[in-house]
Amino acid sequence: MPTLAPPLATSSPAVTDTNARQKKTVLIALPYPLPGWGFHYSLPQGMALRPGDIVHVPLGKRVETGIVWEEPTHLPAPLRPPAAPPLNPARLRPVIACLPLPPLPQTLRQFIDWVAAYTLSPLGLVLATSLRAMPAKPVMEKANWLWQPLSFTPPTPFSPLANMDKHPLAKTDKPGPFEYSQHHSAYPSFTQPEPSPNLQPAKLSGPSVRITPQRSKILQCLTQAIEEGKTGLSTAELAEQTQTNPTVIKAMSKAGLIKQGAGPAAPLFSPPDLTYNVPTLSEHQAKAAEALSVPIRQNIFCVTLLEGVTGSGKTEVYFQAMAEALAQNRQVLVLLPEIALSAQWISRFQHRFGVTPAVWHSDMTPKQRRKVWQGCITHQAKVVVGARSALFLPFATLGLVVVDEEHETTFKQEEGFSYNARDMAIIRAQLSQAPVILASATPSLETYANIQAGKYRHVLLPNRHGHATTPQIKLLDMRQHPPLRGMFLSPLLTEAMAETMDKNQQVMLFLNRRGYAPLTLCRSCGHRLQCPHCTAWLVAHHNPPRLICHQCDHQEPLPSVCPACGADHNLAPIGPGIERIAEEVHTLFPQKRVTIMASDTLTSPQKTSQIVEQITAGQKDIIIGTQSVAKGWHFPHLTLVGIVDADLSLAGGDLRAGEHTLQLLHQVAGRAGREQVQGHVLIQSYMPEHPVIQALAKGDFTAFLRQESKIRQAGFWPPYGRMIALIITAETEQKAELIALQLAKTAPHHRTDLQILGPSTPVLAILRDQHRRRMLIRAPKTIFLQPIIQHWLSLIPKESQKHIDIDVDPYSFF
Ligand SMILES: Nc1ncnc2c1ncn2[C@@H]1O[C@H](COP(=O)(O)OP(=O)(O)OP(=O)(O)O)[C@@H](O)[C@H]1O
Ligand SMILES: [Zn+2]
Repeated sequence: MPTLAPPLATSSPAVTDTNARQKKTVLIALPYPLPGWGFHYSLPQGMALRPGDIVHVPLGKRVETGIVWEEPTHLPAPLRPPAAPPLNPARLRPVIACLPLPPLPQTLRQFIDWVAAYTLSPLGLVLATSLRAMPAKPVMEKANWLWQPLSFTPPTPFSPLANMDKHPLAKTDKPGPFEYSQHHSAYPSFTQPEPSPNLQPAKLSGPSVRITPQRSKILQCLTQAIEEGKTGLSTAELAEQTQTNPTVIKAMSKAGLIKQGAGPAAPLFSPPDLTYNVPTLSEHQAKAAEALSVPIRQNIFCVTLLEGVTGSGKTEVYFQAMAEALAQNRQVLVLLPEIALSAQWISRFQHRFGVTPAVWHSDMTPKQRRKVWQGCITHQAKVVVGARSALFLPFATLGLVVVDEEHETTFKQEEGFSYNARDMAIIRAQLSQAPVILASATPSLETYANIQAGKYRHVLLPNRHGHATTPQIKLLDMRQHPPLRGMFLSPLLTEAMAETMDKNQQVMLFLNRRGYAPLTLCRSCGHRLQCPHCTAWLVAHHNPPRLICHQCDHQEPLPSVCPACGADHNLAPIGPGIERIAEEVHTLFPQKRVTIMASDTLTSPQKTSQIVEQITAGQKDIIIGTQSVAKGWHFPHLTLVGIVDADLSLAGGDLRAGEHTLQLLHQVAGRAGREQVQGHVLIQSYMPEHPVIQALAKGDFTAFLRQESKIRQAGFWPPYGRMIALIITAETEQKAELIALQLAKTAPHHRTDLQILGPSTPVLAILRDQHRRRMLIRAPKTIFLQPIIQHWLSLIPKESQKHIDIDVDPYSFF
């Protein structure tokens, strides 16, 4: 086994001289969740390695792919991992080979260090996210077949690696990567592809071949192209330049006068055309675009919030900033909060830049992923748009990062290692010396606080684009205008819906709850249908009919008999989900065309675009949706938005409940009246005096943030303090209790500058059959909690440590 090697406190190059018989050692990071900061290996004589090189090393009996790593001395001292025990060079095993791939860029390696250290995750776990899509062999687009004169021989062999970094070991090393590759089918050597049989030039058919003037023109044209340094001309090019018919060209090939050979392979991604469709920006927009472009031209890191009311043209404005980065020949990364949004975003990008960007999300084939990965490292992918994990792509020259809808909670990843992609995007950009644009109509308090502190710049778009105005918002006090019995829509809302649809305009109803009813209750015995694996009610769905646990996705048929008392047909649905709202709407407006937008119906980007196209084309009258309808959609005929239950997410003790409710509802409201016709929003609430509902009605988001920031500042809550949650999960309640007790006993209670809360039993006491307990540790902003947590966890048994998940900057408290 290789020696575990967490880093030493001092800086060291990738390859170190050790005194033992001058054996050289090298630090290698492996994509597995192992403890420590990489493994040491010895370097075979004659092999030279650079940091970032991709290598094969032995691990146990297997051969693994790893990366030549450096000690993370660039990290702030409190985040640096503890020192490693001294290593014994005699026990080290040698690196097997260096692979013929460009090295992993330093900015990415340093980013991986950062994420691992900040989130207290194993380095290899974070690295694995980065390497998952690394192609085992370079992905190639098919070469173009070009016409060439018979005499032509290509000057250099065709190599798909031509665009990649020149590898120092390609010629010198023994066994060199290319030689090595011959023994391993995964790394074939690359030479000129064999022409396919039907493209082979015919044999010269003797002196009888006629050279007509047309044929002579073609030969001249090809010779000239070769003299100009081209590899040949395509049929279309040749036909156009010589004004001849393609059949003449084919006949010449048959007669053996010209041949076809491989030209350069097409690029993996076509470069965006910066001048393809440049919009005329309004004065405000132009000013904003210029403010965003200055740091891009200067290549300096800084964060700018692009705040603009919904429909103000934030996307158009940051497209302009992207064009600036592309003009500097640097790459752009755009993070979107949800894949569902990518379809509309991509078509806007195409409209502006004439090509499709590289796309990155969980719904891609392995081949598509490999292509994007390689496009990033070879700088062929100029623009990547994607979900959080796009942060871990190996950009060669990152020049701009855009985080659209920066306030979205979906940027916070909670599975695997938990990180906030917005925050990590800032680190990523900083390491690449690239500016960041955070775009939002409702910025997060985190971003607001950074602007107040003078750390971020602020660019504002105060108006909607063109003649569109912001929607008129009206509160419906449900105590005064209650719905009919068994219904959920106030008569005032349904009247407004009818009026809107009479004018051939569309209505959107928003309720952030999937399914038909969140709870099913037995009227005879009071039994509530609960998930057998979680502390959660089973949600009734009617389409298709079944009970679903929204926590663990457990499903079972809808019963007609109470499982507790056996009473027949006495189960009652309690409360509405969107399917129940759809049912009500169908009763009220049987002729109208209704569509549901929720994760149950927007199952793929294709399905999403289909629904979005129908809405945009005016083929739907009423759109009913969960939070999936809130984000960034632009539906030209939509003029009325009804919020079915504004109070829904205000309940529950979540620290950010108010902020998030306001952001979400403001986004939903922002879908109304985005073109000529004035938009209207009706908000149903049983507590219209609540500060969040008031702020929403007044549209004064900043006033709310100011107030909220005062409250959080006073209590040192984020973003004015730091917080880490420890989540204990165990198969039995006793075990969860035991570990909670161990944590409570060893907690750093002596530190008066910390606040330690718990252990407590969360609302979700059982999740997927695992019993849960939580602890929360808080500190002022000046204290890094990571080393404290690390020390704390080292005091409890190793076996218990495995049952603890660390959530740095938690968003969820359930
Ligand atoms: N300068 C412009 N020229 C032409 N069309 C524009 C311009 N600015 C904005 N638009 C159009 O106005 C609409 C709204 O713009 P956009 O979607 O960029 O706004 P946004 O601020 O990103 O909105 P939201 O926050 O609601 O997502 C879009 O259809 C966009 O194409
Ligand atoms: Zn469940």
